[in-house]
Order: sequence, then C-alpha cells, then structure tokens
Amino acid sequence: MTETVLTLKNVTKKFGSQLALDNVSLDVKKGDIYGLIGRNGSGKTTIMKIITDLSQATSGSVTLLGASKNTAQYVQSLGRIGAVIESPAAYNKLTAYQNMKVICLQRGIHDYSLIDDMLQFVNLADTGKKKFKQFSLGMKQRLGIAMALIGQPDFLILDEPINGLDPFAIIEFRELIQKINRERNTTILISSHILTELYQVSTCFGFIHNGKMVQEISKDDFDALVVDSILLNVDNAELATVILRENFEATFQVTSDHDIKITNTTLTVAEVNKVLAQNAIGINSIGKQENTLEDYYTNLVKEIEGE
Ligand SMILES: Nc1ncnc2c1ncn2[C@@H]1O[C@H](COP(=O)(O)OP(=O)(O)OP(=O)(O)O)[C@@H](O)[C@H]1O
Repeated sequence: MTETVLTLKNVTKKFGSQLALDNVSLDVKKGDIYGLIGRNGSGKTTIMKIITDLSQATSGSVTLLGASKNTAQYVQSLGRIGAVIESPAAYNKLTAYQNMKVICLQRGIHDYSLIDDMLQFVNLADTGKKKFKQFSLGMKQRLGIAMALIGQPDFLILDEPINGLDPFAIIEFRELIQKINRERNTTILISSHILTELYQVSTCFGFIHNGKMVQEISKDDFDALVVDSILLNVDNAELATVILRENFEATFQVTSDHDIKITNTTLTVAEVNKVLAQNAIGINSIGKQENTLEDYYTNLVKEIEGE
C-alpha cells in the first residue's frame, strides 16, 4: 500500500466569525505531486500554514509523516519538510550563497558543500555577487526552493510558486519541480490557480472552493473522465442531431440553430464528418475541443454555486 505523507481530516478554521476552512479532508501519498487548486481566498494558504504549524486549526486533525499535530513527533516531522509559503523569505542584501549559509546555520547544517550542490540543482550556481533584491522573480522562487531543499526534505510545500513568472520561467520551474520529485524522491504539495501549469506538473488534484474540498482526483482518473468534445457548425443543427443520434452513442447539445457540441464520446472528427456528408448536411466547420482542467474546475464551481 502506498504510504500516506499527509492527511487532513475534517479540518475547520475560523477567523473570528469567518469560516476559512470548512471540514477539509485531504490525503497526499508518497511520491505524489499534489496540485491544490482554488481561487483567491479559497483557503489554500491557510491549509499550508496549518500543516507547517504557522497556524492552528479550529477543529479537525492533521497527520504529517505519521505524526499527529500538537505532539512532539509532529515537530520532528516538520524537520523533514521544506516549505515556501506566500513568498520566498530571504535577505535582500545577501547573495544566493550567503542566504543559503544563513539557512544552514539556522538548521545546524555544517556541510557547506551542499550549498553549491543545491544552487547547481536549481540553476543558480553562477549568480556570484548578485544580491537577492536584484534577482528576477523566477530566480527568487528558485532560491526559495533551494533553501527549502537544503535539509533534504521528504515533503516539499509550495504556495503559488508560479505566480508572476514569465512563460520561460514557468517552463524552467515545471522542469525543476519534476526533477525534485523524480531525482530526490520528494513528495510535493503545490498550490496554484494557473491550472494549465498544475495539470502538466501534478499527479493528482484537490479542488478547493470557499474553504470546502470539492473533489480529490488522480490525474489518471481525471484523464479518463474528461474526454475531448467535438464542435460542429452545420446548416441545420436540429436535423444533423437527429442523424447523429441514429448513428452514434454520445451526448449531443444543440447550442444554436447551427451549432452542436458532442461530448462523452471517443468519436473522431472524420467519423462525424462522413455520416453528415452521406446525409447531405452542409458542414461549415468541425473540430475537436480539448477539455482542460480549467473547464473541469469551472464546471465544478458552477455546479456548486448553482446548488
Ligand atoms: N489572518 C487572517 N485573518 C482573517 N482572515 C484571514 C486570515 N488569513 C486568511 N483569512 C481569510 O481566509 C480565507 C482563505 O484565505 P487563504 O489565504 O487561505 O486563501 P488562498 O486560497 O490562499 O488565496 P490566495 O490565492 O489569494 O492566496 C480568505 O477569505 C482570507 O481572507
């Protein structure tokens, strides 16, 4: 059975009368890259702060690397994790190497050769005398990760690390996350509202909305559930739909006099095209639409808000 790294059970957090987390449960398994997805204010940072002991839950339980929160063992478990929450905390006037050295001193790490290894690992080996305040956002994020990795953690927590990065820095970042997971066997919890990126990097997802965990799903299950749809623009959508229903098993939505959306299908564009052409239906356009994590999340939120 796969080992569980983190479990939250019915965690509730109130700030005065405001309910920031409402009975949240989640499970992160060893080896996962768990993507925590939610809009601004949905509770992602609050979850991470509770895990890292920067905040206390109002009720519910948290188990980290086998230890329950508020026990001496939990403090030991915290020593096996690395975290970058809100923004990387480093000294503006220090270089990458000096900032790393501060972390080593704080953590009682005496082997400074680890610093060079780690800076190399995050591609910051040649920043020399450049001070943290002169770093680009991408460099700052990578230094934050190097600082979090210096203690060789089993579990890495990253709060919105992609925010504000340019497309090249995002690609670099994605590769770094995967490298950490693969080469260092580090389990990762990463939050973001940039869903396309989370989709590419994560092995499972947790959707949080208004402080509630709406769904947890593995990437494999998500991929099996979410199949692409076919969008059609035809002369007569109603007639075309009758013909399509006679020929194929799928869901056909007539969205206007000319537009049809076909979902729940593994049909190809060529198959649809052939049947309509044989029945003399004029086709103006036909094409596949990829259903993304973004669509899935938006629909989930719409369903909940429509409740
Ligand atoms: N210290 C606090 N005092 C009062 N309310 C708070 C506090 N911290 C967070 N909240 C509230 O709790 C809710 C969840 O906030 P949280 O920062 O966890 O969301 P988030 O999903 O991380 O959002 P973002 O993406 O904007 O960082 C929000 O409504 C926020 O205003």
